[in-house]
Amino acid sequence: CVLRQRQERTPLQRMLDQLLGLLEKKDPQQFFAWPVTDNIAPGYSSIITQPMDFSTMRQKIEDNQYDNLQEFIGDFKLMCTNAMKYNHAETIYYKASKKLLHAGTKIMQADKLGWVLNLIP
Ligand SMILES: CC(=O)c1cc(-c2ccccn2)c2ncccn12
Repeated sequence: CVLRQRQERTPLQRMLDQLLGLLEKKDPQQFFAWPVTDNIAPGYSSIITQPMDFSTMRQKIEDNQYDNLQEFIGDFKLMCTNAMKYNHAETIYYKASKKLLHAGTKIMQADKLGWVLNLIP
């Protein structure tokens, strides 16, 4: 087998890794940890055309698929808005996604990102 050369992680990857960890802590029930399946959410794949979850975001970081912070934030917002689209407002998933979106946006506000941006040499 071809030994996978351990890829050097870029400063952006290390920063996004840190951010992802902070965002995941805001989802203690792990509602957003894995892709939503049609089994647990009937008709999900026909209603949500661009699914997103934390495990997919982590894979995209590993595969260096984010060119900048804005693309990462875009996937985070997509994940939250998907949940607000599929789930009715009185469900725990809708409420959790709204709370997560607010908490995540606060963490990623530019002014608050000083410490994270300092990680980039
Ligand atoms: C995020 C989301 O929309 C979601 C996560 C879940 C979920 C996530 C983990 C364990 C159980 N359910 C879910 N279940 C039914 C309908 C929607 N969802």
